[in-house]
Amino acid sequence: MLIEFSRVKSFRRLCSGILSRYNIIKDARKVESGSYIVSCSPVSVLWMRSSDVRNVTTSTTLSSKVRQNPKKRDMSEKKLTRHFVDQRRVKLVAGSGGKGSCSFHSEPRKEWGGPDGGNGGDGGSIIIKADRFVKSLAQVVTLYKGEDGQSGGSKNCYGRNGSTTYISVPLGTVVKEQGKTLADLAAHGQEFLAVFGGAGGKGNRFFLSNENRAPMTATPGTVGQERVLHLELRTMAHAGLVGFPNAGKSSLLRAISNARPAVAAYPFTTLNPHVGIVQYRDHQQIAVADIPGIIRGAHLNRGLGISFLRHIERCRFLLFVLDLSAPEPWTQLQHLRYELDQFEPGLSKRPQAIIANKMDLSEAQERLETLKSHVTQRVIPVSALTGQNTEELILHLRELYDGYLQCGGIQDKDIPIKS
Ligand SMILES: Nc1nc2c(ncn2[C@@H]2O[C@H](COP(=O)(O)OP(=O)(O)OP(=O)(O)O)[C@@H](O)[C@H]2O)c(=O)[nH]1
Ligand SMILES: [Mg+2]
Repeated sequence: MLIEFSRVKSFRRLCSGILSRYNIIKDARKVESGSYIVSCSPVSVLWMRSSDVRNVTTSTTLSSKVRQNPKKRDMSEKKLTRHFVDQRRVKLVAGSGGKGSCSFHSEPRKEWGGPDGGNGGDGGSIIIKADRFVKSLAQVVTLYKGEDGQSGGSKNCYGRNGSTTYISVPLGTVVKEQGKTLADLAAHGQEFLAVFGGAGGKGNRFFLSNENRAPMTATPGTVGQERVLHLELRTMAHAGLVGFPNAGKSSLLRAISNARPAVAAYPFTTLNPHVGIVQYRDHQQIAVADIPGIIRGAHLNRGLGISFLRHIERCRFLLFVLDLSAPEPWTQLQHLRYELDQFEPGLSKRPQAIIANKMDLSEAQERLETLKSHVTQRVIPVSALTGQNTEELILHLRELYDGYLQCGGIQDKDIPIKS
């Protein structure tokens, strides 16, 4: 009997165990990505733990889901929200310039050596810089204060300039001020000089002239620029789970990714978007966002309103999650598309997949056939609760992603931003 082990660790545990000691394992062959194909007697299968054996290993996340510690408590919605921040309002105050100095040179036999007060240093500016290693705006704080320039000194000493403060943000961050877009940081290392530091003051040496050989004037530095900016991630995730409340979006994200959004049997359990990463054997990662439920009239700000339609706008492809425990699931699809198009015409035309969830329920099979006759696109039946057929969804997600890459995709810049 041939069995594939998805994880090397499972295989090692098996080899060191009783099965290898009694020669129950006959042969082991290593295949790509560190998996092993083992031939052994059918009896030995009974000895193995079910979590060790998987026939298809598209994603490591599924096996990790099975292995998760049941005693570990889920994080609250509030705590989960802190992990992914996709917009921030920041106040930036650049450093002020240092004061110019007023002093006169004096030494033995040279009592009137003239003015020697140095200039103050310039205040530090604040620059917003795109960094590909930063994944969310969670580490961006609400207030940044630039370093002040140092004051000038006697003996023509100039004050030191305040150093520049850098704020690292993820690629695709849009900088806005009062709804107006100022910058779109799409490439690694791209910078936006947000606020200028104040100029340093002049020392009295600067004012020396033929008319005035002993100037007493020294100016203070100017204050740094101050601004309130809004940072927003243009793209939130590759795929967005779109559906009515209770359709099972959060359950589905838990089933296919490493994310752990809260799941409950009442509507509007999810109040903020969560992003999970679906991992593939070739180390490709696809980000999937669980977006709070949409209801009819969402484009008129009903339910959780427009802000969540905006999150959908920032996903490159859409996964419509339909609840097959409801009598006519195809009407959900029509309503969802209507809401999306009302918010932004053409939004529902993005590359998409239709997911028929809750297939473990008895009435779902019949409804699935009717649903298929109502829609032209491919319908993927799954059960987020039991994990049934989630592998087809994971593979289809990859197809969507590869298609997106091949045709150049919707470039980040093509996704319109609403102010
Ligand atoms: N039988 C069955 N129940 C499911 C399935 N998926 C989800 N549920 C249940 O449906 C209820 C709602 O699931 P959630 O994942 O919280 O739904 P949601 O779409 O995230 O809901 P909101 O966050 O309110 O928008 C929970 O009681 C789940 O246990 C499924 O495949 N089968
Ligand atoms: Mg939810």
